[in-house]
Amino acid sequence: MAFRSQNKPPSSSSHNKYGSDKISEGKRPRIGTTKTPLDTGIRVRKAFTDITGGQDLPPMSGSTSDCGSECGVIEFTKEDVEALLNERLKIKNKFNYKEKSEQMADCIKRLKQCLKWFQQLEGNYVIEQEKLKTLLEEAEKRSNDMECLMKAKEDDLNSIIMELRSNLEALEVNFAKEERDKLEALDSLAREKDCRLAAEKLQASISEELKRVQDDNAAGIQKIQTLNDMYKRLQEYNTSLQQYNSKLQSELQATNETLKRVEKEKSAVVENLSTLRGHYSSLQEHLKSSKASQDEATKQKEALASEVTSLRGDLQQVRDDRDRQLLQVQALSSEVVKYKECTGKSIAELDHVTSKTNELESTCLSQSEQIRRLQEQLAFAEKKLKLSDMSAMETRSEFEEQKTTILELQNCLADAELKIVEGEKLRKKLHNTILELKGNIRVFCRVRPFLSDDEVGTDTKVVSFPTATEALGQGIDLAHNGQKLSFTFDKVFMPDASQEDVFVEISQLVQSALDGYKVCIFAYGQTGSGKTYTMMGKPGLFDQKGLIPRSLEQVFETRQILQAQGWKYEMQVSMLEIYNETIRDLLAPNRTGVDARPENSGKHYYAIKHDAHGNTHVSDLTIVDVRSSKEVSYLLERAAQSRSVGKTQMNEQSSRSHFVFTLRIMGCNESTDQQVQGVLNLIDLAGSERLSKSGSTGDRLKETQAINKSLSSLSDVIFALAKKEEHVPYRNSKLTYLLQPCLGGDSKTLMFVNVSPDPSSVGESLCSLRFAARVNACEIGVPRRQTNLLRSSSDSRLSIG
Ligand SMILES: Nc1ncnc2c1ncn2[C@@H]1O[C@H](COP(=O)(O)OP(=O)(O)OP(=O)(O)O)[C@@H](O)[C@H]1O
Repeated sequence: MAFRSQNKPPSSSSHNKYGSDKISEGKRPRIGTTKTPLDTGIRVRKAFTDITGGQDLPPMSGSTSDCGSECGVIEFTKEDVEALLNERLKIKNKFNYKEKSEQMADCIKRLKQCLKWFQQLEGNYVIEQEKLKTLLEEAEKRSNDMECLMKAKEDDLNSIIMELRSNLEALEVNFAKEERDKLEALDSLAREKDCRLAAEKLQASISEELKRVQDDNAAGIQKIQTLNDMYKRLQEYNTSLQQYNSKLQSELQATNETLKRVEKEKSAVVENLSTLRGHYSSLQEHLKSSKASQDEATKQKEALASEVTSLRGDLQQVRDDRDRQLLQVQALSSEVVKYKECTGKSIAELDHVTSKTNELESTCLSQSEQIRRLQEQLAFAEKKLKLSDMSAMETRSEFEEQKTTILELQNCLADAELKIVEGEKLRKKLHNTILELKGNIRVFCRVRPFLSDDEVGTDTKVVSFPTATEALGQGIDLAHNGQKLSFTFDKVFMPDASQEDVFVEISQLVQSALDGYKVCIFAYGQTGSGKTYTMMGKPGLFDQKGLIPRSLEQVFETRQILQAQGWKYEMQVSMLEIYNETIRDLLAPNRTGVDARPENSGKHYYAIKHDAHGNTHVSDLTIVDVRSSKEVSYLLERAAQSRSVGKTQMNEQSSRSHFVFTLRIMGCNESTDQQVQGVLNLIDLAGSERLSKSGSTGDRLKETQAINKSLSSLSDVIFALAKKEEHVPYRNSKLTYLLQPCLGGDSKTLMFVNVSPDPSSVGESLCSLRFAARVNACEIGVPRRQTNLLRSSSDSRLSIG
């Protein structure tokens, strides 16, 4: 029993999770290498303990042998066995054989016991070995099974791994996508963060604004309360105003009706006039043909008369010849008589004389015959002359008749034209009234004719004029990129419009300056489109004078007429140019030529200031008192010499600056004690041009940039006014700041948009027309007449608007 427990193979096997026995490495029996306790030298104390009932026995004591036969198996340790084998007999007396044999018997007994134990142990080991062998076989079998199982499992696992790998790849793709999405999400998150920050800022500013608005609101509520009281009072006032307004409306309606009526009358008169014109032209043609036939008759008469005179001369000559020959005949006859009497003469001589006499007689006869023929001819010619005289008389009487008819017709025509002019005047007046009520800047468009430098011959006409009655004289069509763009303005002048035609349209406006209005006329357009031609005209050519000289002539003529009604006027002129954002005084005394520029002296600053009355002052600007248009013409010539002009690719003589002419009119009527203050601003703007087109470089480029900047400031101002923005950027350029009262104030403003018909300028023309259309839609307020008292002369001398 003790042995079994000693050698029992360690029950180290346990069931693993696959159901097979798993033997731990440390506990597995070492088959074939199993060492006995003797091999290992381990003292198997337990065996002795079991045998001795828990008490340690002394090593190899004699009691071992006693118990050997009784107890069966005694276990030995290696030391026991070694001690047993090395044991020496302890004999005190080597001849004591008894003791010796006893000791030897004892030793043998123990040796036997030991041997027996070994044998038993060996048997046990063999059994154990057998057992272990079967166990090993089982384990090997199990291991093979396990191996198969493992292989199947491995295959399974491989397929699972493959599947997992493909899953992994898909997952990796997904992952990359997710990664990208994540990055995008991070980006958008960052953006959102920025937005959020901006929104927070905005919110903060809005909150501030809100606070301010709330404060304003509180103040407003208070104001409302006070205004409510005022409102009640105003309502009463409003009712009265409404009544007045309805009266005005009905007046306006009546005026509109009158306008319509006048328009109708005008069209009737125009129709009448055209028929009269037709009649007149047919009569003119008739008259022309009559005149031609009369001229023919007169010529014939004259030819006949000259023929008669020459015939008479011939006749006279023939008569003289005849007389002379008769005298000769007479003399010869008397000579013949004398010869007959003188018998001493030879007969031959006599014959000669006779033959000569005969000859002369025959000549006389032929001449008589010629005279007779000539007399007949003369009679015939005289008859013819009489006849042509009679026909000339007839033609003259007919001509006289036609002359009276023409005179009558001309009177009729004059009447009709007078009616038209009056109708036109009325129409203009009404139109003016309507415009004043509308408060718009008026826009006239002028298209210049083709010039020799233009791209003529390219058959494509880019500018055309609609012929429909409603757009007649007011519409312009521009062909651009295959599209027809239509624009309508207050007036459109075609290329054949003369300077006089244009002036007629603005003369009313010029008149307004004398009536005490601020008037501003400016010309806008691309370079070379005819701005200077429109404003100044061509120097030295009477019929090509521009608006400025014509306006001045009208102002001074009207001043003369108004003198009879008690009006006395004082006029002052100033002229300046804005060149590269710098003001230049064109009438400065030291300016004799282009180079004598005051800014070179560095003394003048020409600061622009506006006073509370909307008058503009330019410090240091030369103001000249003028009494006649001739004086002004002289000043204009002086200014023209000082103006900055240059040559560009677009124009030989291009204005490189904005030219501002100002005529200040101060009038007072002694009989009525009325005083008026008007201003006439006539402005020739520098031409708008694209840098690429102008071909500018160096200083010219700088000029072009300055021009474009100020013109774009002008459009910014116009657009801000059109949109009724709170802030109008007048101060962005000298030009807009100078024109502030004209653009946004109470003046009558007219803009000319000059357009070139050249197909290569179509882009520029479109820009100009679009700008003009915006200007046309722009409300600047209602013009006011300045009838207040004149300020001190020194003050007014500085005012330009
Ligand atoms: N209506 C017209 N009839 C005849 N000739 C004209 C007319 N308009 C312009 N011209 C001619 O066209 C040319 C250019 O005109 P102008 O100098 O007036 O242009 P501009 O717009 O003032 O140019 P810039 O802005 O460069 O000064 C000139 O030779 C001028 O005589």
